[in-house]
Amino acid sequence: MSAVVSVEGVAVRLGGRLVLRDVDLDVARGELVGLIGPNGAGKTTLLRTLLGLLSPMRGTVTIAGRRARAGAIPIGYVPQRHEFAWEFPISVEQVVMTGLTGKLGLLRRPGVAEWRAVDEALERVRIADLRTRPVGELSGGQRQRVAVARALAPQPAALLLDEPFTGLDMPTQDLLSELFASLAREGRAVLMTTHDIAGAIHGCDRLALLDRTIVAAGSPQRLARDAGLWMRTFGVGERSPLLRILKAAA
Ligand SMILES: Nc1ncnc2c1ncn2[C@@H]1O[C@H](COP(=O)(O)OP(=O)(O)OP(=O)(O)O)[C@@H](O)[C@H]1O
Repeated sequence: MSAVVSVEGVAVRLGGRLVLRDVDLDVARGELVGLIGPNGAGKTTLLRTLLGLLSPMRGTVTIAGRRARAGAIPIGYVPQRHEFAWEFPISVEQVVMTGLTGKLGLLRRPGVAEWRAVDEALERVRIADLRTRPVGELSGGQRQRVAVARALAPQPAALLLDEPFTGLDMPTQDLLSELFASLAREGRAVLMTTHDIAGAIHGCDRLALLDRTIVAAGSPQRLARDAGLWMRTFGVGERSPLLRILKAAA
């Protein structure tokens, strides 16, 4: 399998602290990988490094064979919900179009091909009927669908999702997790952070456990059999509900 996302020996320092060290991680074409770890483990920092928004002090990050650099390679990114400026007075379709601005250049007007890409992205998250609504009027779940459509519009080879299910109702979670699995099957490399461990074990092809470095990676079922690994990584005891989740999945 060819790696679309490749991280080798990466260390990242923020505010004078070493937040990530010796991180190695590959995500291949066709793979949906869950990035799991406790609060503060460095998951968002790793995604921001993949996007080229943070520079590693050591190691290399390549996306589709090229060095990660902000804006250089189309890479779909769905940030945590609060990071979006939802109060901006523009419509759903205009927000999704901003996902193509990098490809388009700031000065060119969108053409037929771009509007078709926006249509397709809106259809995939089933909100074509909301296209002319101001984003500020949407519910949390509808906004998350807009964020996913925006990331999909440029048809990126890699998709990075930061806690995409937080605050969503079950039908929306189901729709999006089905969508992420089919995007992987179509040949994209998908990397998703989540605190929904049961969902990740069920839905991901592979899991990577992060706690400032990758402490384990492999098939969800294999990792679920090692309860000690999860207890150490999350700092929980034998009575934690986490162990019941692992037992059910192993
Ligand atoms: N700009 C910054 N300056 C200094 N430290 C930072 C900065 N951003 C993040 N950190 C620190 O880096 C560590 C990793 O943060 P990060 O947000 O990557 O964790 P996370 O695994 O995504 O956490 P969560 O599950 O809570 O979202 C934390 O200790 C955090 O305080």
